[in-house]
Amino acid sequence: MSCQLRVLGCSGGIGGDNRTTAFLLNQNILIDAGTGVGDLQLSELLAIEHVFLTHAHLDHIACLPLLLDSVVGARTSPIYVYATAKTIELLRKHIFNWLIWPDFSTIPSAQQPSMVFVEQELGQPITLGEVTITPLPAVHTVPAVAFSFTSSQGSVVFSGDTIAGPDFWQAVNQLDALKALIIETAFADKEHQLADAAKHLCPSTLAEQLSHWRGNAEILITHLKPADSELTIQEVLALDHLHPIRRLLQGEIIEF
Ligand SMILES: Nc1ncnc2c1ncn2[C@@H]1O[C@@H]2COP(=O)(O)O[C@H]2[C@H]1O
Repeated sequence: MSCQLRVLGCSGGIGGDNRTTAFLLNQNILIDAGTGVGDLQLSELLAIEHVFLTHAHLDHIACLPLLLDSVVGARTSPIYVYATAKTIELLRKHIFNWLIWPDFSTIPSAQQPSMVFVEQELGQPITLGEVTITPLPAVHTVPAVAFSFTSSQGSVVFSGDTIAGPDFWQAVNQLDALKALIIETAFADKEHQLADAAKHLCPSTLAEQLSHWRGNAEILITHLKPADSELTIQEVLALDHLHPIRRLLQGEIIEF
């Protein structure tokens, strides 16, 4: 059986039609919880049973607290939130702390919570129905992971926010039947310094990083910051690359 990854949001910011990072995997699994989640119908929100997070930055988790509050009365089982121990610690300390938002891991009671955190270690696969989700190494300003999603038909990799690096490519190069590489390029080359400081890619560093990749799947560019998104994608498309490459589109569905 094939799996479907629906792009709810793939922008590095907001404004107009831009939505920040979120993907719906097979109707019941959310990958990151950026503002794209807010476009789902209530019935679609109610179907979400699992949430996998790349990292704790706001553009990737903004809708998680709102999702929990919107479905709490209508669900009879918890939503499972998978992340590394460090990311869970950040969320507990800075979001679900009864100050910014209630602690839904104890609501309505600690015995029957609306949210259950599940620690997932780097490289540890978790299989849910047809799909296996594995966190891969990423390098960002806060603890972060990338993900591979694998079905019987093949895999898709999502870089999350990262400057990539040798560990990331080693993991990606080991995957068989890679169908698509979704990789960020947040900034244009004129913001190279900011990209380095914020541990994001820009077109020239993307080109360097891609030289470590041994695969030939389609490359889908995500997380463009809105102010220079057109310039950034033009710079990416002008790279002398060996792979098919294009911008990831909000609303598209990737089958694998
Ligand atoms: N010095 C900085 N370090 C990290 N992030 C920065 C910095 N200056 C601005 N930012 C922005 O803060 C944003 C936080 O989310 P992002 O990592 O998507 O992208 C980051 C940048 O756009």
